[in-house]
Amino acid sequence: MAAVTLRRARCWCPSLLQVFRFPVAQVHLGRPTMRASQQDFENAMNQVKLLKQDPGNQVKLKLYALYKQATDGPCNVPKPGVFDLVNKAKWEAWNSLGNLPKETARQNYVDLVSSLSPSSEASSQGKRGADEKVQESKDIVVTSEDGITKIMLNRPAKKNALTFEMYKEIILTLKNASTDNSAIAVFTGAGDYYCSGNDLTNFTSAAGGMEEAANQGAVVLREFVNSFIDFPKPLVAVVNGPAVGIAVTLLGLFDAVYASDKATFHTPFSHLGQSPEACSSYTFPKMMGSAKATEMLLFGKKLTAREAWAQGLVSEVFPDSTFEKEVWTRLRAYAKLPPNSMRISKELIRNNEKEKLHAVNAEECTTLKARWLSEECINAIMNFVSRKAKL
Ligand SMILES: CCCCC/C=C/CC(=O)SCCNC(=O)CCNC(=O)[C@H](O)C(C)(C)COP(=O)(O)OP(=O)(O)OC[C@H]1O[C@@H](n2cnc3c(N)ncnc32)[C@H](O)[C@@H]1OP(=O)(O)O
Repeated sequence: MAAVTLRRARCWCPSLLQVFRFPVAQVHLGRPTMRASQQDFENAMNQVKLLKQDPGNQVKLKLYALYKQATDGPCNVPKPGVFDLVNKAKWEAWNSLGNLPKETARQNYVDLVSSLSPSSEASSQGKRGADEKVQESKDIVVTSEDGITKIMLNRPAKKNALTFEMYKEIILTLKNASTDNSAIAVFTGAGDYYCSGNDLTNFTSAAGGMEEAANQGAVVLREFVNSFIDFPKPLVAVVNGPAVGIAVTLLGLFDAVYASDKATFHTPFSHLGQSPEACSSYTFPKMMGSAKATEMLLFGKKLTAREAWAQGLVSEVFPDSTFEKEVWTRLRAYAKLPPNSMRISKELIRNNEKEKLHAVNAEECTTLKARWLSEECINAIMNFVSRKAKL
């Protein structure tokens, strides 16, 4: 009979599913069988603890499932409740292995760990090192040149999804940019995406549970959107690739939006059990009429750059091949215009509806807080985390 002593291993990543603290060590399963011996299995468990790089949540889930299958056999414990996000994801991963024999699970565990072993780590670190020379490590890179404060979302491996920290950094960045020497501020994205919206793991990785995360999320979101409503200088988006969720809705608060013809605009709120934010429940119907806004905000219709231009969401579309050159040349020229004049003109335009925008923002945040705690939303996020669904 197997004598199993479990203890918790520290995991690599403080973000999503810190949760996945793997049960490791002292497993005595009796005689080794088949290809991977008990010793191989134990070595693999120790190797997991030595990994320096977070292998990612999908791999962690897989490791957890294989470990359980190898030690306990097929999953026959009750499915955790819908609010127990982490244990539910773990249960689903384990349960998905069905009747996979223990020995095969053990072999698969050993194989998987060996693919993450220091030698493969070293080679991938080599690649990362080369990237780091070109890219800075921060998720938001702010530069100031030619009268332009450029705010680049710099998390290309995650399609520039916005973490809680990034929201907070952007609030501070806009505060600084509102009083710096630049004439205009410009947002853009690093890599192939402009931004894939809210990082869907923001809520699953929160230490204080969903309710606490929803409360905090609503406070941060409200302040974040306020900082766009109140930004005093011309605010421009250089949309270099696909934009999703809040990266799209915020555009209604920008003064100009330039898009590559490779960009797309997608607000899958209903798919995610959520509701619109960033004042889009007001700006989108006003901009494009309620029928078109409904297609985007309720039905999640994805627009091409040209369609977004036709709806008034985008100022101009450029061929991707000349996008960067054309747009930045133009922005450098705009940044030479008299800054006070641009500020005052923006103030005149914005003041007509500032109060309304603040009220809409407050209401959207209250609504979203409740949505984040709904079963529809929790299921959608867990589906993404466990990769059953992709938009
Ligand atoms: C303060 C709180 C405020 C909250 C405000 C609320 C806002 C609402 C929204 O923004 S709703 C929109 C949320 N976004 C999404 O639903 C997008 C989810 N992502 C996807 O569907 C896909 O990743 C994709 C279509 C953007 C890209 O697909 P593709 O196949 O090209 O690439 P991958 O899926 O392999 O992505 C590469 C890695 O990036 C991770 N990732 C991408 N987007 C997100 C995201 N929004 N949240 C978390 N992680 C994201 C993805 O998981 C991959 O990571 P991995 O390599 O570790 O697996």
